[in-house]
Amino acid sequence: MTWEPPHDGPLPQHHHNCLGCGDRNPHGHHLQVRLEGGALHARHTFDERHAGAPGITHGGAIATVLDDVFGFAGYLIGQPAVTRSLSIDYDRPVPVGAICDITARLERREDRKLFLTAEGVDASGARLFTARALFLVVDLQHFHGPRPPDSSARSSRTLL
Ligand SMILES: CCCCCCCC(=O)SCCNC(=O)CCNC(=O)[C@H](O)C(C)(C)COP(=O)(O)OP(=O)(O)OC[C@H]1O[C@@H](n2cnc3c(N)ncnc32)[C@H](O)[C@@H]1OP(=O)(O)O
Repeated sequence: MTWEPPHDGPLPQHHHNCLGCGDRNPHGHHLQVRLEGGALHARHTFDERHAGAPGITHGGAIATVLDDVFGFAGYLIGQPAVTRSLSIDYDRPVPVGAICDITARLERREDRKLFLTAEGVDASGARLFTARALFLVVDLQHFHGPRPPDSSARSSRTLL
C-alpha cells in the first residue's frame, strides 16, 4: 500500500493522554496541529501553569510543545518517529497569555533520520524561539516495551 500524505487541515492527536496534544490529559497543552502547505502549524497560548519567572513562559514548557509539534512529522511520512535530539534557541521571553504561532518543517530525510526545524513567532511576527530536532523513525514495537505494573495511565490509544 502506498502512503498518501494528509491534506491540509487538522491532524489527529498522538493519543488522548499525550502531554502535548491529548484532549484528555488535564496537565496537557491540548495542542491542535495543522498541516498547511507541507508545514506543521500550531497556535498556542501558554498560561499561568506554564510560567517560570513571573509572567514569562518556562523554557521547559516551550520545549514540551516544540517536541510534540515535531512529533507530528510522523504524519508526513506515515510512520511514527521519536525524538533523538532537540535543540532550542530562546530569542525572546514568551509572555504568559500571549499568542504564539509555531511552524515546523521536515527539512530532509536520510533513511530513518528526520531532520526538522521550527520557529515560534508572536502576534506581530517577532521571532520568539527557533529549534532543530532529529527524530528517528521507529516501528510500533518501540511503543510496546517494558511497562510499569500499573499501566492504567496508558489505557487510551488513539494512535499508538
Ligand atoms: C508517535 C509519536 C509521538 C511523538 C510524541 C512527541 C515526541 C516525543 O516525546 S518522543 C519521546 C522522547 N524520545 C524518546 O523516548 C526516544 C528515546 N530514544 C530511543 O528510543 C532511541 O535512542 C532511538 C529509537 C531514538 C534511536 O535508537 P537507535 O536506533 O539505537 O539509534 P542510534 O543508533 O542512537 O542513532 C541512529 C542514527 O542517528 C544518528 N544520531 C544520533 N544522535 C544524533 C545527533 N544528535 N545528531 C546527528 N545524528 C545523530 C546516529 O549516528 C545514527 O546514525 P547512522 O544510522 O547513520 O549510524
